[in-house]
Amino acid sequence: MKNRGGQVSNKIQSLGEYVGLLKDNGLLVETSAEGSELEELVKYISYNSMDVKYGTLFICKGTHFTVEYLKSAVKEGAFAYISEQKYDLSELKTERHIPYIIVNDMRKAMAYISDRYYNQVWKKLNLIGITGTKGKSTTTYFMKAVLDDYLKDMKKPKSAVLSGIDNYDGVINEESHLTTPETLDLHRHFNNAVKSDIEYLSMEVSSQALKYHRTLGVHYTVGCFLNIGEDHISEAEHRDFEDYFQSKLKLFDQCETACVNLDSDHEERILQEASKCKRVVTFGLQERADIYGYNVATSGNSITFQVRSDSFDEEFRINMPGLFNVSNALAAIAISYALNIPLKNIRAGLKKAQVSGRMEVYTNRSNDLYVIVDYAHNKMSFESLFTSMKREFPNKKITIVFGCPGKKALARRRELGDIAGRYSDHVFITEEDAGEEPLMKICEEIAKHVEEHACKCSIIPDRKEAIRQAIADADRDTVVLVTGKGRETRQKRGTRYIDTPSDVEYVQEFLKDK
Ligand SMILES: CC(=O)N[C@H]1[C@@H](OP(=O)(O)OP(=O)(O)OC[C@H]2O[C@@H](n3ccc(=O)[nH]c3=O)[C@H](O)[C@@H]2O)O[C@H](CO)[C@@H](O)[C@@H]1O[C@H](C)C(=O)N[C@@H](C)C(=O)N[C@H](CCC(=O)O)C(=O)O
Ligand SMILES: Nc1ncnc2c1ncn2[C@@H]1O[C@H](COP(=O)(O)OP(=O)(O)OP(=O)(O)O)[C@@H](O)[C@H]1O
Repeated sequence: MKNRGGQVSNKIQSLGEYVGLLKDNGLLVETSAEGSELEELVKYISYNSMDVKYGTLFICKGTHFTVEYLKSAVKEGAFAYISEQKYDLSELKTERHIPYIIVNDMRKAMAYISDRYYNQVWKKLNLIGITGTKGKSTTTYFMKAVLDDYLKDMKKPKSAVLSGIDNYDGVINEESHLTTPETLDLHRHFNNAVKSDIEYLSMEVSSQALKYHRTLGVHYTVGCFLNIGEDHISEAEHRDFEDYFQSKLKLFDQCETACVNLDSDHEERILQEASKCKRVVTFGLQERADIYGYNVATSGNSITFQVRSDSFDEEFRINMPGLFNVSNALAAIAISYALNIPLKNIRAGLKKAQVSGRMEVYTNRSNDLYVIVDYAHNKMSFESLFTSMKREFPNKKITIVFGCPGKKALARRRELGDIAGRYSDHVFITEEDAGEEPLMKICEEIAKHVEEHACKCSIIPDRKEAIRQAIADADRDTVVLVTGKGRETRQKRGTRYIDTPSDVEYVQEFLKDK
């Protein structure tokens, strides 16, 4: 097991070293840098003109990039730039020539550059990479809870986490806005973690990150594949399911041990790809799994289940509803088993684990009205959430509040409308990151599919008002689900993100009146 910690020194490299690195990896097209320019030291690297200092090597990338960003970066101290094309900087009238490095694939180039800039500091960490259509955040936080229980016993710093909920690396503790950070940020997090003597880092690896090489070159001690279902298919994401699936399978090119869920769709193909790894640990509710879960039982908001492996046969408990969370817990047990984490820490960690904005249960003062704030927002999670609710609350009616995002995963409007209509008694359709599409148009598209079922359907565009009404209308025989945003505190309107209270805050406010 890795046990590194200690000081990290960013070795300062010359521009020539980066040119050589790009050339060696077949990415260099041409460069204007020559002679002493190649010896200039790269003191900082940035792809954001608002984050530039003297001696910065500036990266020009992105669909929204404009030459104005580069000009601004040069004014702030950037001394050279990397790009897929040359830019005309003549109007800047700089005293010195600004060398360019032209590459044929900026996204791959960024991964190599970031890796070199931070001296492959990730090698000092035990990295856990988790991918899948659903359950990435939950499993990542289950892992954090297990690792932190173990590290507490060892009197060592808590583990780091990079997730769609938060990023924590020992230095930075922030709400995150991407599932997997952009390349330079990713390596900066690794660097901060090592500087903070952190030994373990669990992170979500999105299909977008894999497709666009955000994690290229990084090697995971354990990589985990949770499941695969149709999602993220749109112009801005993946062109089809195959592209989405293949992107996710890339994880196995970069891990030592693979943990694979035998209950996933396409499990044979996943296993076949996983066989490239040195070791494969399987998990699932099937006896042939290395980590085999059975005897699942619910009691209140807790779930207990038995797990058998070649070295133990033990009962585990999670204190979160949602039967699908057993699969996430089995994933965490499989990863912990691969990492040789003691059983007592796995059990204790899972018992304590809570995941922000996922299956958070709130009740009124008299404890007879349940409102669950959850993050379900695609077909797989809606199906698992409703089937689980029907089993966990067999005699209750279901009210749900949700919406769909603009210009993303367009099939969700039909799929979620249909599933919600099928299982609910009342559906409230509302705002959920409509972005650049008209909100009412999205709501009406969802409503069309809800109304195919015998279910009440209300469109209330204001999310706060939709949650208020759903709770106000609910009687004691109803469970209210508020899904899709968890504890997020912003809404995408147009191209901007507007700060808002979270669903949890709304729910707590309106439950006071019940
Ligand atoms: C707006 C947009 O579509 N951005 C996507 C795009 O980023 P990009 O490299 O083209 O950059 P950009 O956003 O166009 O920005 C242009 C550049 O100008 C710079 N800039 C900007 C303003 C300024 O004043 N100065 C300046 O220098 C910015 O720093 C940036 O470098 O290409 C990237 C390829 O990796 C995408 O990740 C990224 O997705 C945005 C951020 C996004 O929200 N993507 C979603 C779909 C995503 O990645 N989601 C996954 C989870 C989904 C899953 O499970 O697959 C995730 O990992 O979060
Ligand atoms: N293993 C699972 N199978 C099916 N649904 C799940 C599973 N785990 C969680 N869910 C549902 O999906 C929602 C999101 O869970 P989580 O945030 O853990 O997944 P994620 O993969 O990180 O999602 P996203 O990519 O949207 O951030 C949960 O709130 C729950 O409704």
